[in-house]
Amino acid sequence: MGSVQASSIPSPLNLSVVDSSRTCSSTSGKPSVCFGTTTGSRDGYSRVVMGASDSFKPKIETGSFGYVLEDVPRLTDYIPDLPTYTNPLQDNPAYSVVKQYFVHEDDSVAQKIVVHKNSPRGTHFRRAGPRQKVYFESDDVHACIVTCGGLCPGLNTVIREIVCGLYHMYGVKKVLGIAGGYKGFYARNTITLTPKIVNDIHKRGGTILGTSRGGHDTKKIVDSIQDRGINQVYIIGGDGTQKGASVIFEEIRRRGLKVAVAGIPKTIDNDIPVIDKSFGFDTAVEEAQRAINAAHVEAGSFENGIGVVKLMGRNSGFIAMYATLANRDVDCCLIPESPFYLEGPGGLFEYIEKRLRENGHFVLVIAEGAGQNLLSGSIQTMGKQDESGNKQLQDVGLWISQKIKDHFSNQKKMGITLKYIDPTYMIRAVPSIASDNVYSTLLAQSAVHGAMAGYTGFTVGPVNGRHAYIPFYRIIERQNNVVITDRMWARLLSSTNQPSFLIPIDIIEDKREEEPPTQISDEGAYSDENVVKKEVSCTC
Ligand SMILES: Nc1ncnc2c1ncn2[C@@H]1O[C@H](COP(=O)(O)OP(=O)(O)OP(=O)(O)O)[C@@H](O)[C@H]1O
Ligand SMILES: O=P(O)(O)OC[C@H]1O[C@](O)(CO)[C@@H](O)[C@@H]1O
Ligand SMILES: [Mg+2]
Repeated sequence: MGSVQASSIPSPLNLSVVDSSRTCSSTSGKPSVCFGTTTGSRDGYSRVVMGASDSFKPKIETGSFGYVLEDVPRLTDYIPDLPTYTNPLQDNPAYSVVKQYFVHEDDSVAQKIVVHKNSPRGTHFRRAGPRQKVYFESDDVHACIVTCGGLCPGLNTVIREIVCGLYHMYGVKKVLGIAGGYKGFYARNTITLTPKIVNDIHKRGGTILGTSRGGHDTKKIVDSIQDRGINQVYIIGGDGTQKGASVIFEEIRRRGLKVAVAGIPKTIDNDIPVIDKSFGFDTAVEEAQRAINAAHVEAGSFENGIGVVKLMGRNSGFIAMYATLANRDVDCCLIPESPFYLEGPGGLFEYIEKRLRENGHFVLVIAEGAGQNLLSGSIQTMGKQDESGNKQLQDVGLWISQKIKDHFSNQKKMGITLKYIDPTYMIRAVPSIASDNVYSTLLAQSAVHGAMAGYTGFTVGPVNGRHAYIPFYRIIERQNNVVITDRMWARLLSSTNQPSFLIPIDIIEDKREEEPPTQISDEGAYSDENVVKKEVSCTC
């Protein structure tokens, strides 16, 4: 062994369990939480029999100075006596030279890094990365990968790096691609994935596996996982997909299967909470520049020229906000989180007219989910949902373009030339840029390390720049939105000089709603009876 054994690393944390569930001793010698009893197996799965009342409980450890660890499940939580194996990475020449390559069992990542002198240490997540001991032998791993929801630049990179990570780091040879999203588990053929097959897929947009919305049938999916003998499931998708992954994990745990479920967050909208940013986001912002530049050129070439660009962002306006901030030629950016109005003092029309008189042209960036309340009832998609149950939006770009034209021709008798550019699908169908490729690679590798180490029921992602394993319930409990009372939105307002469209009373109300939860209210989010608590005292 080239590196220190996990058991010989001195632990700064002295764990004691004060837990309402049974305590089992795990292979690491540390206490762990378990929920059932082991039975023999005929199909190669170790399994435990779960009682109907065995509902999932968040694993929360507390320690000194307000330290809270929101831990992720581990297979040993419900299959106590699983054997461990030495991580094959320690003999891998690429990694064995790296000192401290293995992550310490007690490493965790702080959710909040801006603190005051007397702040509690607050919420932490388990640090991602390779562990010295793994819970799978390379030859026994049978992994599968599925992509669900809308497209996003970098999907193929994540697929590629999961396959290559499993092959090259862990010697795993059996990796299946599930075709066409969740329904592919039970309705479509699978695709054998090897490093050769995925070699250059990161140069292409889309997903080589195909994707879909709807069709999540938990029982059929888990039956298929069980029937195929799959024991690692990598699920790449947005908020809906992670909800689906969470119920798949629950069902797997209920059946007591030795199957690790790892979520990789994918969303062009950046609407997944806790993580710093989703992969593909930077690519989308970059691609959006081309549309905004075109709108600016068009607008600038005509007297009273107006360029309107619609960008993606169903409920979260991050793409529009960052694309605007990056570009600097935008006069106004409208996002779902910031209400606006058209007519009267302080309204959009008044502002457009002012800018046209000053500059002779105007560029508007609008997120697809902005102003939906203003155009409700006017177009046929009213009340419609897609197959996943997402509300179908009306085309705000077309609507606002028409409104602007009507206003200036009917009421102002002012000649304008308006060009509407809709690059929505173009910004997510492109291959990912270099930085997103690197990011996607890290996500994929972190997911592989986590599954091999026996963690399950987690989504991987960077928290303040460090990759962490985040329990599903934290990822799916809310959406990430632009906070319009935060500095970033203020930066945008000062860059465009657009009106805020807010009256003071809105600002006060917004502040109350949008304030990020304090550590205390984070802790208070779960009732005591649902929480598995461990007390951790610092011996250092
Ligand atoms: N609450 C849920 N429970 C189980 N499955 C779900 C749930 N919500 C969505 N899904 C499933 O997850 C998959 C993807 O969901 P959805 O279409 O909402 O996309 P997404 O993952 O949110 O990605 P994006 O919105 O970024 O395109 C679908 O197959 C859908 O059936
Ligand atoms: O591919 P579809 O179903 O048209 O979905 C479009 C939606 O997908 C997203 O790209 C991701 O949720 C949204 O920005 C957009 O509203
Ligand atoms: Mg979604």
